[in-house]
Amino acid sequence: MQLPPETLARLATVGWSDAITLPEDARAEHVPARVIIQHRNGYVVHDGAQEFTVQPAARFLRRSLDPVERPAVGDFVLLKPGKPATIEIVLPRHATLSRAAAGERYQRQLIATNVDSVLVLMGLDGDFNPRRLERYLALIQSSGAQCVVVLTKADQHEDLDALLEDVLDVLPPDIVVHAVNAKDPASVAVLHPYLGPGRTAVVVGSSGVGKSTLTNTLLGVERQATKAVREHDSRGRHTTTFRALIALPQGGCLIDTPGMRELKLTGEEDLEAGQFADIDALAMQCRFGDCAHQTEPGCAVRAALESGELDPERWASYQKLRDELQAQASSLEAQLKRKGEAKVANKALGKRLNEKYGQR
Ligand SMILES: Nc1nc2c(ncn2[C@@H]2O[C@H](COP(=O)(O)OP(=O)(O)OP(=O)(O)O)[C@@H](O)[C@H]2O)c(=O)[nH]1
Ligand SMILES: [Zn+2]
Repeated sequence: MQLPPETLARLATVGWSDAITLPEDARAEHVPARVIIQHRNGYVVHDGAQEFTVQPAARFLRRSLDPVERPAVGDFVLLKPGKPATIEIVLPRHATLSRAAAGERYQRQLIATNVDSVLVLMGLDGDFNPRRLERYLALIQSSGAQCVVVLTKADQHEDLDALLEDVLDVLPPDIVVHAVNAKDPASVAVLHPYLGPGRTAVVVGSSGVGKSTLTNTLLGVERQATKAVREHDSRGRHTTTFRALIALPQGGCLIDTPGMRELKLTGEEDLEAGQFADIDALAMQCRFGDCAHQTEPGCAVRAALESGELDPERWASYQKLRDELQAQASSLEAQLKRKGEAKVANKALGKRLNEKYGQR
């Protein structure tokens, strides 16, 4: 079975490409679409013209089924029409981003599928952290997606060439690195090759690194349009409004989900999700997303220590464990440190906070 050209053109705006093949059991009545949101008991798909809610076929709900075989964000699926329509077939994936599920050590959790490139954003400011970069790389390298390192805030860095050279030195040779000013359309044009028709990219990186700014510059719209709403979700940390799939003027699309943005590997995140979830919950209430719980104003951890809500011994053992994990520093970080790049990583927190919150 073949899809009509107009259907293919429509689907290209949600990332459909030649890499997607229809299985033999595809029928003419099937409606092809892409999964853009996964809910607890349903999915939202986009067919290139509109988005709508669908349900998975019963076989996807069987408990014996490996969760990896269930439809996931990014999947191209064939729907059986109905009210609501039903996902009958998940088309073969050409890339699979997954991570260890929090708490359950040996479970894999799908983050997204059929992603062509992962733009890993890291700021050339206080955000610069080679260790985090290495963890992102580890996660992406087994996925089938291309990893593209995007160093943002290049306009704010004086010694760019030296820094770039050192970054390139420690990265595997197949990793592309671009330094950009996320606010400048001419500067981010170097990323267009990853964003053409039929291509899907995701943008990951820590809060404040410039994900929204880059997205808006690519879209050619004012920051206002997506940033007007400062959403305080329960974690009180994220300022980005939820949009799952963004069709870009370059022809391709961005998948942008909270789960994607928070792409995390193992390490202290697991620690926080598990036995120290209470401490993590406290830290989420700190005024600043990257609070070090030392002298920052509005620190919920220190407040809890002072009020007795948090046991100082528990806090101490958490810190000890966290430090141990951090001590397993990657060779990448060690190498960069030797080159004196630690200076960049340790740049005054104050500067970062100013950049992030000063103008708001
Ligand atoms: N000078 C300069 N500023 C930038 C650049 N990229 C981002 N910024 C600024 O950094 C701040 C944070 O950028 P955002 O785009 O909101 O960061 P984000 O990654 O979307 O943050 P979250 O929504 O919290 O995840 C804003 O004030 C931007 O204007 C850059 O390349 N150069
Ligand atoms: Zn704090």
